[in-house]
Amino acid sequence: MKYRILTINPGSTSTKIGVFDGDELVFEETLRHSSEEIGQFKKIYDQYNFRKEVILNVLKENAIKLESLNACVGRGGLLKPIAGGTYEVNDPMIEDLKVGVLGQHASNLGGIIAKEIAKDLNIKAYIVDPVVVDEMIDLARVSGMPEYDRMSIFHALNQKAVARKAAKELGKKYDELNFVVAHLGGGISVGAHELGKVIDVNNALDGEGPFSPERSGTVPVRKIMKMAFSGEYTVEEFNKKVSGKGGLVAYLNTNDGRDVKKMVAAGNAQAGVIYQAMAYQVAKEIGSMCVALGGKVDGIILTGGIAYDSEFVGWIKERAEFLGKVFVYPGEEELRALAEGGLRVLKGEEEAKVYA
Ligand SMILES: Nc1ncnc2c1ncn2[C@@H]1O[C@H](COP(=O)(O)OP(=O)(O)OP(=O)(O)O)[C@@H](O)[C@H]1O
Ligand SMILES: CCCC(=O)O
Repeated sequence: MKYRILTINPGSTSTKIGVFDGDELVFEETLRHSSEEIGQFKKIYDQYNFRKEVILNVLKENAIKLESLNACVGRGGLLKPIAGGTYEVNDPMIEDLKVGVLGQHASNLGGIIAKEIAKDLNIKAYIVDPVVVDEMIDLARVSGMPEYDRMSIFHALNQKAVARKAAKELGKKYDELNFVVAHLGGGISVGAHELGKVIDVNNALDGEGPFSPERSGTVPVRKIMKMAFSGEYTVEEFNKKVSGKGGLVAYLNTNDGRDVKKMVAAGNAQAGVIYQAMAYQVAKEIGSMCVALGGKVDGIILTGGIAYDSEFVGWIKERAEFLGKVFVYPGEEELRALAEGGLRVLKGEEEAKVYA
């Protein structure tokens, strides 16, 4: 039997959906959301109706019948830290995604929307390799302040999918090789993959690592403390400065790399500096993760939407190529990775894990 699976991937700047018949992608759509469109919502959960409706509309417009689905698989979410794998969406998970037990992230909506669509159809909903997959070594957890350990929050699903792809290109298995993977999306995470485990990674969501289209990345703490206590901002506003309205949005009022390129082409020198600085910070983070791997690096992988920009990729390569062979996989493999995770469970090759 060929199982039909709806995959849902809410990212910070887009909602991507795919329909798979078995492992064959039969429909795909990327719905882009501008920072104004997204910015009107206070919390991620407030976007639930908006994102669900755009998904249902696009399926209807393309004559994809909901009744033909066997499962819904969503990208999730800021749950409690868990091992990688496929999880059935259950009530405790929905609760944690709704309240944002670890915070607000677009992918929190993946599990919620998948469950909502699946519920009415009496089919199962799953999530695969959520952003909280945690395989960090103890050394990497130490933050410098005993009150808070560093956390593993990153584009786990895509990072692992593209690392598997590069391993295949090299004729080996993912868990036989070491990679540094830089996911260049609305958020940017750079992970050190050692023999199939992500032993260190910048927590892209909470202000670590390079700045990105929507994230501030690492910022000077003392100066920021002053700002936080100034009374000028609510907690929500301040959170948005770190994640949502940081990075390119803060500097240039857009979360779209292509807009930035247009600004530069129109003679905006400041836009050029900011965009190049983002590449510079990514290259530095790659260097840092190569060190985490002790210099034993089989490949450096650049992926995510911004990897479509060959100029941006070129700036990173100029600085980081000496560290290892660079693989460029623009966009992401997330929809396929979601479908494959769902399929493994539907076919009985793997048991769905239970989130408690
Ligand atoms: N050709 C291009 N040139 C420059 N930037 C691009 C290009 N194509 C896409 N982008 C940028 O890539 C970013 C989106 O990447 P992606 O689709 O991987 O992110 P997302 O899924 O919305 O969020 P995230 O990956 O953080 O979950 C946006 O900033 C978009 O403008
Ligand atoms: C995927 C978690 C990191 C981010 O969105 O920036």
